[in-house]
Amino acid sequence: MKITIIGTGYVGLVSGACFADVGNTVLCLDVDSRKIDMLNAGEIPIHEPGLDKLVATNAAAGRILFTTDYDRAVAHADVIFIAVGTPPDEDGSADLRHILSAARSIGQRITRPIVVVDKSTVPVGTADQVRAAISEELQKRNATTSFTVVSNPEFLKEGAAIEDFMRPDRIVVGSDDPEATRIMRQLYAPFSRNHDKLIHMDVRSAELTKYAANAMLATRISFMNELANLAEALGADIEAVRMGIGSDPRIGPHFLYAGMGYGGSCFPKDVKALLKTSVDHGRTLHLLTAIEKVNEAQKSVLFDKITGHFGGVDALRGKTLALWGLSFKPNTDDMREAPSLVLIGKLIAAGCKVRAYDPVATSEARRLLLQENGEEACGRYLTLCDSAADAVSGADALALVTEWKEFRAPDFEQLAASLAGKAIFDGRNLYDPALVAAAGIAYHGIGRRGHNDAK
Ligand SMILES: NC(=O)c1ccc[n+]([C@@H]2O[C@H](COP(=O)([O-])OP(=O)(O)OC[C@H]3O[C@@H](n4cnc5c(N)ncnc54)[C@H](O)[C@@H]3O)[C@@H](O)[C@H]2O)c1
Ligand SMILES: O=c1ccn([C@@H]2O[C@H](COP(=O)(O)OP(=O)(O)O[C@H]3O[C@H](CO)[C@@H](O)[C@H](O)[C@H]3O)[C@@H](O)[C@H]2O)c(=O)[nH]1
Repeated sequence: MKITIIGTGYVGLVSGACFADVGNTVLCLDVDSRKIDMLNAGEIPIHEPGLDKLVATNAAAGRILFTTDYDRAVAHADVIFIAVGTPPDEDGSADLRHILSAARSIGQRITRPIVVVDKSTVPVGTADQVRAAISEELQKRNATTSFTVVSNPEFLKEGAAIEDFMRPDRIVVGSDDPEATRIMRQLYAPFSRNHDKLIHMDVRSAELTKYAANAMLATRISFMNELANLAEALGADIEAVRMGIGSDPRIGPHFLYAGMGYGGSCFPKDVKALLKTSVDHGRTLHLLTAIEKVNEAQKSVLFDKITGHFGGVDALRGKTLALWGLSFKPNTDDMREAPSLVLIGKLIAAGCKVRAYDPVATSEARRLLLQENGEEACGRYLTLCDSAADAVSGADALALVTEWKEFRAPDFEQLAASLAGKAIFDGRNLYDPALVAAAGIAYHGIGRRGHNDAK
């Protein structure tokens, strides 16, 4: 099939590459010419494991192409996916500017029947707005071309995006048109071979399903974070509790990790957007208010532990903290809503020097940290290091912020020798407190028992 994907970000590029890999001819369009130039030069603008190879193979076979030219992109396809960003507006609602602009661009150009598929995460009712925007453009040029708007929300996770797309748990298709549904089934058949993964429903339910999934996952995380803080006060260990409850199949072991609060480009904005929708419809989802509040507070928990250890915020002045991990989660360079930004901002404001290392997110982190904290403060307090070992050298303590694989099993004896101050603040509960303590390092986890065990 001939497919056009509008928006070549994390979702658009991964979807495009995966659709191409099963034999479709995919044209990816973006308004960001820098991205398209990079892709045409064989470079991948984002870090996503396996994506470089997948794009290169399919580009070499002529199955994936890149353009900024809307005329070419709309003429190319029978099916057009919209995968542009839907960032939060000031009031928390999803900003539909990019979606509606893409819809108008389609409406200005279609000359034959097509299916327009909304893959971006959008509030219920957006498909109606997309339909109206396209119709308006058609009317302006007295055209009567038929088209259908389908909702097909995406559930991939960054860092595992290709695997998630190639072997999805489910494929949600919201469509009120049998022919469009048939085309969607055909398109997704290669990803749904052994079991039918496609769940067909009406458009509004599909739009809501995406927010419901992210809100449910965010709920689990905030629940565990709040419970972790209670466990700590009670002398219990949240890791033991996690295993104890996760083995109940009704609860399940996934997405139960306490940490520094959820970040990323999806949960924070989608929880906000669903909350706003509920308020607008007079059905406030009170749970979501609490989930968001807990998450905001959780982003400061590690900073509070650090100040507690050193004897107050003032005691941080002149200290040096090593920080491992900057991206909001491992295996991505995405820094959107990364908890590291909050922690570093607070440390810098307290006059604490930060030596940070991340395997891939350093340059995006530098850009955002400069933007948020200013050149002067960053110049004085922030060093972005080339290795994990470099970051800890001579530091007064180490904070583990993102659980990249390379941080999983450090040599704690060596770490103790490198660190001037013997303390680890484990924002992901990655380490065994007993192992850390055995090396003479004080351990501070999230809701862990056995912290502060060092001599
Ligand atoms: N990132 C994820 O893991 C993920 C997963 C599932 C769903 N989603 C949803 O998918 C959507 C896209 O997310 P993303 O992370 O890929 O975003 P992104 O910011 O990485 O990419 C969006 C791209 O759209 C382009 N764009 C904006 N306006 C455009 C226009 N009018 N025409 C053409 N291109 C345009 C931007 O230049 C950008 O390259 C969002 O709604 C998001 O909530 C994201
Ligand atoms: O037990 C857990 C699991 C995750 N997190 C945090 O939650 C955030 C989100 O993690 P994850 O869901 O793995 O990453 P995303 O790439 O943001 O993926 C989410 O958001 C996407 C965009 O909507 C959806 O498509 C995915 O299904 C959904 O998992 C990160 O900050 C994680 O550190 C925890 O704190 N504890």
